[in-house]
Amino acid sequence: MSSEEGLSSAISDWLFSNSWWLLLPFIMLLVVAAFIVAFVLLLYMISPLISPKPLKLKGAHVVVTGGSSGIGKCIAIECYKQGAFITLVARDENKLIQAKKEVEKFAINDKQVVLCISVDVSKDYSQVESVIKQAQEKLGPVDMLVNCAGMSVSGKFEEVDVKRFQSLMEVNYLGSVYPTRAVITTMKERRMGRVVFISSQAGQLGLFGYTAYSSSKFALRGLAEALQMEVKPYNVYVTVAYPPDTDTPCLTEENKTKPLETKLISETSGVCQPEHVAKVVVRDAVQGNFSSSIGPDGYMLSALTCGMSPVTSITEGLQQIVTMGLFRTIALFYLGSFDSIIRRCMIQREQSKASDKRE
Ligand SMILES: NC(=O)C1=CN([C@@H]2O[C@H](COP(=O)(O)OP(=O)(O)OC[C@H]3O[C@@H](n4cnc5c(N)ncnc54)[C@H](OP(=O)(O)O)[C@@H]3O)[C@@H](O)[C@H]2O)C=CC1
Ligand SMILES: CCCCCCCCCCCCCCCC(=O)[C@@H](N)CO
Repeated sequence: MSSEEGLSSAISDWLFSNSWWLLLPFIMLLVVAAFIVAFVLLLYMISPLISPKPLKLKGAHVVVTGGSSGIGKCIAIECYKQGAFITLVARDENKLIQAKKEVEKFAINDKQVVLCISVDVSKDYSQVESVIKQAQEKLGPVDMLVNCAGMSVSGKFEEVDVKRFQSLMEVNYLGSVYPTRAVITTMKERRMGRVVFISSQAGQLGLFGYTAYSSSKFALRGLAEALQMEVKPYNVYVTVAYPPDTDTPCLTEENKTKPLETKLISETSGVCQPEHVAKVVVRDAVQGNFSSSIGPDGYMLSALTCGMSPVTSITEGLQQIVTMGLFRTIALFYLGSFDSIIRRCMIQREQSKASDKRE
């Protein structure tokens, strides 16, 4: 027997005669625990690096597209109440003038100004760029841009006019790209700024009746994530807001033709007041949070769909880690209930069709 063989048989004797390997699961558990502790410590260490400094709204120039109505108007008012200078952007001049008067009621000092610009944000980039330039000449560089101009179309996929898919993409997606493109260079140069995109809960989950709308709102998330990665080193922060149904002229109009299924599913997370949505969005944008959600369903949806989106606080990251599995479990129940809503609506429709035929 060579000395080599002796050594290996000694090792194998030791391995099999001792029951040290029974400890293996515990050792592995310890290693995993050590990793978790190290990871949490690391996150804590870098947390000051990832929490941006809040933006001061007093004296800041805030541009709100879609600022003449609904959520946009309330966002303008919320910023104005905190001392900002406002540029309202929308198409209809009369609505703009009316909104300007409403916003001005909330002045906190006599220097504040509300400027109105009539332009279609979705058509011609050079036009959008030139009006933003005009606004910057009058009120200074834009500190915060809120992309709120948008519209909704609902209906079953095959019933929505194909042209509507294009127009929704133009208004909701390109209408956010153009103003952002017009302000981002200056923001990067000044090493400060906030860009807000108003998506929707329907931009976090695809919903019956929203094939055209949901996709245009999902697009904003992709844009926001990519842009945030580019501009973070320049101290510019991007926020995507995901409001539920909100009591605005847009919702009233939408409800006239919305499929019953869409209505019933949307009711899950209730109807919000635009003033409340505005408060939450402005707070999150000022803090530089990437996601802005409203209500318990909004909170769960954002944690569940966080994917590879950036975190802006250690608590946000830890909450996502801890809640993900639980929220997915809850989501399965929601999905089950949506399926049953859709099935019930279908059966009801077929029954009423059959009874119509009989008559
Ligand atoms: N209400 C809701 O339930 C929810 C709404 N949202 C989103 O919030 C945003 C605002 O909605 P809401 O306040 O309800 O809608 P409103 O219809 O009340 O307001 C829309 C605003 O956008 C402007 N606008 C529309 N199209 C254009 C355009 N092409 N160029 C410039 N301005 C335009 C409108 O003015 P004008 O027509 O004069 O141009 C108006 O000021 C939308 O993006 C919507 O998708 C998200 C979740 C829920
Ligand atoms: C853990 C999982 C929780 C799941 C909760 C699911 C709740 C779904 C509600 C979807 C509501 C969509 C509202 C769209 C509003 C909108 O954008 C239009 N009104 C625009 O006009």
